[in-house]
Amino acid sequence: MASAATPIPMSGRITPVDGPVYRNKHQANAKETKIQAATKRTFTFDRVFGPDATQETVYDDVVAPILQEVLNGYNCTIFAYGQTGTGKTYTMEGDLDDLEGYHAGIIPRTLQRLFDVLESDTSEYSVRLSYSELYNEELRDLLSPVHDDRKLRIFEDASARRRVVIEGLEEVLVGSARDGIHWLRQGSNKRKVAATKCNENSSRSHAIFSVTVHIKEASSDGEDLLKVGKLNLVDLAGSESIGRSGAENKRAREAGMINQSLLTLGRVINALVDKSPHIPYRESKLTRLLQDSLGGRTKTCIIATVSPAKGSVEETLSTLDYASRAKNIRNKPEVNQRMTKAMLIKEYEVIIKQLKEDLQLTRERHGVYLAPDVHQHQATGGRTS
Ligand SMILES: Nc1ncnc2c1ncn2[C@@H]1O[C@H](COP(=O)(O)OP(=O)(O)OP(=O)(O)O)[C@@H](O)[C@H]1O
Repeated sequence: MASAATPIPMSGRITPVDGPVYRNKHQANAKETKIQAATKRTFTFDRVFGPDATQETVYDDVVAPILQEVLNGYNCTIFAYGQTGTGKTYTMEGDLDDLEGYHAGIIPRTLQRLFDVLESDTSEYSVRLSYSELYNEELRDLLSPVHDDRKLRIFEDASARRRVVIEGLEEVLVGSARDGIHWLRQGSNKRKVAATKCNENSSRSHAIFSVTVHIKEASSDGEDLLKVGKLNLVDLAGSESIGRSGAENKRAREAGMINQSLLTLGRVINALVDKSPHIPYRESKLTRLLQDSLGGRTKTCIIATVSPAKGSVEETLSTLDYASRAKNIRNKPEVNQRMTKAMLIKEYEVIIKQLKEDLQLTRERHGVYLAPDVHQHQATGGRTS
């Protein structure tokens, strides 16, 4: 069922910092919907979280309603956007050691709440996770059981909706929030190792953590139906190399630091807001992957993170400008069609066939050795952890 065009809810979060800050200016107002920047420009958001706002408050106000929509069968996306060091990863992940602790971020809280809800219900369900990283326009699987740096290919499926699919992306089946955190940690470690190898840091890469939930429902004619909802949690790269207008910073480009995906994201936002006839989704992998989240059928919300530090004023204004524009995007959320078991099996058959063909091709071309368990996993299209 299609719903009316709805704006993208936008929240601002001000990170606590040490040192000189704009004490009474660059901060949330009493109603907590405005940020007044040092230049006296005021930016209005759906919600603003000041430096003292807790992870729990951010979860309750922004994420809990979105998780409910996932359970209702919608695809939803939450982006964290902002300059390096302003708390994107803190907001998304936070402390992973204590799932219900003070510093636990969106992902651990979401997993915890999701399993609490699913377990208190009598329906059958399954939860699958995927975790990928986009760096320098190359997409890597952070949960792949194969120890290589395989680049993943993105393509559009043959269905009428032309959904964007990542070929061979690992989806692990998880049975609890702790299990989910285990995989998140594993993926995040892989991300860090790769970043060190490239002499880079995580601020240059985008991380996409996705949770897909299938819940069994009985229909009136007795056939089992599956309700499907998906939540994408996106920790974007640091935005400092992108200028206020969304134009790239020349020095950053010369230093090879420019982030094509972030730049295109800005152009896509501008084109959507200006209702341009052409939206340049295809110009970067990030915008291809998240096409449906921007101007599409997904329920999306954005958290823009900023610093109140005096030295960051340019970047802060840039983030606030960017976020104010994105607030004008209209999505048309649509609930996912319920699937029959037969439809789901057919979908998996297609995936297994594709994986077997890939494996065969790889063997013929390179004669790659795969450990028996990995071989078995791939040959059966094993989707379990
Ligand atoms: N609201 C907050 N409360 C406490 N600590 C915070 C908060 N926001 C950020 N921090 C801390 O500030 C530091 C930088 O935050 P974080 O790594 O999340 O930034 P980031 O925006 O993800 O940076 P990058 O783009 O480089 O990945 C971390 O040590 C984090 O724990």
